[in-house]
Amino acid sequence: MANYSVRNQVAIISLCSPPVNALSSDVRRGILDSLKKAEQDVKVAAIVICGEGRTFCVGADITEFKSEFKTFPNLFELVDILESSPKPIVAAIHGHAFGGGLEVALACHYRVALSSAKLALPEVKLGILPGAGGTQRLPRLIGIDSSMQWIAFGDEYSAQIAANIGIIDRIFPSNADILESAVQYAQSIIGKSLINRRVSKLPVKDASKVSHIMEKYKQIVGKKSRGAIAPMVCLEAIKHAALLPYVEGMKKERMGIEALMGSDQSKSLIYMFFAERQVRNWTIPGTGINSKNTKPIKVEKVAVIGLGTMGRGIVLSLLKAGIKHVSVMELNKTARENGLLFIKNILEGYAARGTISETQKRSMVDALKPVSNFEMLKDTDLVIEAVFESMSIKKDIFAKLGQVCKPSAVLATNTSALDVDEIAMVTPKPKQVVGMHFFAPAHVMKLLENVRGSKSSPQVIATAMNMGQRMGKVTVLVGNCHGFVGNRMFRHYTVETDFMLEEGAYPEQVDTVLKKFGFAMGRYQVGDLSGNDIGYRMRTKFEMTNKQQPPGAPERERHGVRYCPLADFLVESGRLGYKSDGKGWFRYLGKNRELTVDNEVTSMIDSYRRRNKIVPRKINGEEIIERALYPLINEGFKILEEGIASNPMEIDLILVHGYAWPRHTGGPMFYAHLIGLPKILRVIERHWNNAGLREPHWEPSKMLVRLVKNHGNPDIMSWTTLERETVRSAL
Ligand SMILES: CC/C=C\C=C\CC(=O)SCCNC(=O)CCNC(=O)[C@H](O)C(C)(C)COP(=O)(O)OP(=O)(O)OC[C@H]1O[C@@H](n2cnc3c(N)ncnc32)[C@H](O)[C@@H]1OP(=O)(O)O
Repeated sequence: MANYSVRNQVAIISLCSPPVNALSSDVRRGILDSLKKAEQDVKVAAIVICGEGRTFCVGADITEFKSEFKTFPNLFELVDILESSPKPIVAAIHGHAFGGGLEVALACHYRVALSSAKLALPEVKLGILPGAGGTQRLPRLIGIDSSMQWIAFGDEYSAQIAANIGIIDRIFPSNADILESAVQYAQSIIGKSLINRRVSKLPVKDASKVSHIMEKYKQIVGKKSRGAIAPMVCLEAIKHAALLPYVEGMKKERMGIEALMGSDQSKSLIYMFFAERQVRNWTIPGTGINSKNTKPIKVEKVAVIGLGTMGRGIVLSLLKAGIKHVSVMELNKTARENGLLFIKNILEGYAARGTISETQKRSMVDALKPVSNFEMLKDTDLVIEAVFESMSIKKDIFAKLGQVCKPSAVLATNTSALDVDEIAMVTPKPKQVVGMHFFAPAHVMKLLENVRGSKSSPQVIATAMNMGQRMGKVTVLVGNCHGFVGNRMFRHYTVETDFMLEEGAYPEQVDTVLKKFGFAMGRYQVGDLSGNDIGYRMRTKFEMTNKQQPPGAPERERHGVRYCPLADFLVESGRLGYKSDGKGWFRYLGKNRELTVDNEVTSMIDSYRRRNKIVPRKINGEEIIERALYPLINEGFKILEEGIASNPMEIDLILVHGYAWPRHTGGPMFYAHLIGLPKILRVIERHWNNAGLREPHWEPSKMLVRLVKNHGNPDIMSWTTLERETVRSAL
């Protein structure tokens, strides 16, 4: 709803829909009714629209999208009504003016804001476009170029930036009373002409350059938002603002939003939006323990052990989270010096770019406390071990931590695959131990996979979860198993793509199909970027690599399971990727590391096929997608079945934020939901029937089989509940 009052000739319409004043149908109706009152009241000479509570308005109510077009006034009707008001309207912005919230403000005749306010048209992130005149009004205010930047990427901007480019008319200090300031401002503009204040009537200044600007943004969007439809539709809509009168441009905008709303990409992105919020409410499956009934311990002093790539990033994340005491322990002098220098340089960079102030930078540097022995960690509340991925080294450290740390200290291991329980058992209090799997570089990557050991106490879990959230990370709680969720699933992706190389595909073909699907890079380029030796080391641990096999051992089998040694040959011939002189699956040439196909690799694949009498066949795009992605989905269902993740959203967040799965498909589980479970199961069963025990990743998940058998194609939100009911009724 919206509240209405009048103060000294100024009518105040305040949006009231906690927590973020989304423009639900009630709020839109409330604005319209209040506007009518203000227009009819002769004592009112100006109007202020503001938001109650912590924010102005975050835009349309996403939960009401399905009925958006059905109720009067919908958002695009409301903005035109506001703009045509004969009385001047001032938008008073604090907190956020996002999406429809900013579109309402653009329809007002003046916009004022607190300096702390943030503005954005982030609709593209939900797979739609600003459908309430945003694509037509913004270009008339700030030009085509800036509008394309704002709308096609959906990023947020400070009120000051918005003022610099002409969106905001007056900025007030962040501690000012926004309503009081806006009312005074409204009084100051009473009686002024509205002729130049109706944005839809203004010309587009850089309209003549539209084709050139459009080309520039098409290129950027094509690279940055690969596979996403909405950014291109946004660009088209903005182009129409340059070429058509406002009313015609609005018709084009309307066509754009009608095409996008309800599309699979938009559904996926909205699912992601809610998943990122839902994941804060963690739960331990089957125990009743959850974020609502468990409190974290108070964490003031944190220590990080190890200042390698991971440790450095973790320290930076802690500093950014505002931790005032971060002990860093690195016994190797060179690593310590390099690590501290790296951290300080990054902080300098943040300060130079204005991401943090000089004062913040100084206090972050002051928070760093190099320590030289374990004794010095005795008061620490949380220790994060981030040393080399070796069970024996980690156990050694945890045995020492168990002796010196206070009993309440939370002891976390940063590991991507090692058994958290085995590490915990070397300490006197395994319940204090938890896994915190960061992704490199940890100060940049949004994902944190927290691993609950079988002994981790609820409070310890709550503390790790809370710390992840303080760091601003998408923090997902998972169970303890080899590779946890992400690495466990992703392994199948590499295994199956390599099988396709054996059978007839080439790396460039696989990567092209995966990029078309939306991955920023294909599986082989990613291998080259991160280093093909990483997977090789892992395979060595399980005695799988080519070199470890006795003479005469079958080339295409390990421990009774199908195996493809092509990746081993690559590493054994020194082709580790970017780092080995630009040689990996591909060749990277010149300063820009231009990716090119390397005949040496093609020959290696061809001769391997000949040696093994494999007759290559044509593998099409559909097969590549199914074989690369469906085994991963199958594993996701096994993970749900085992309670390693408590719902599909958690799995999707991990793959999207940690493994660059394209966000606009919603992650592997949501993608499976869009395809339909019966089809997914059919494909998995077909491969399983052809391959049998030699390819265990194709063995259908029992949960997937039960869901399809008992429920056909159930909605993703019901999967875990239906599974629980089925399992319970079978007991
Ligand atoms: C005819 C025209 C048709 C359609 C036109 C559509 C145009 C639009 O306006 S689409 C919506 C555009 N707006 C957005 O995308 C903003 C989404 N929100 C955010 O990005 C963030 O919420 C934020 C504004 C940056 C604020 O962040 P924060 O302070 O961290 O709060 P949150 O935890 O994110 O949100 C609190 C609470 O509010 C719910 N919520 C937020 N935005 C919306 C929304 N637009 N609609 C419905 N609900 C929203 C969010 O889910 C949280 O709910 P919880 O239940 O507390 O988890």
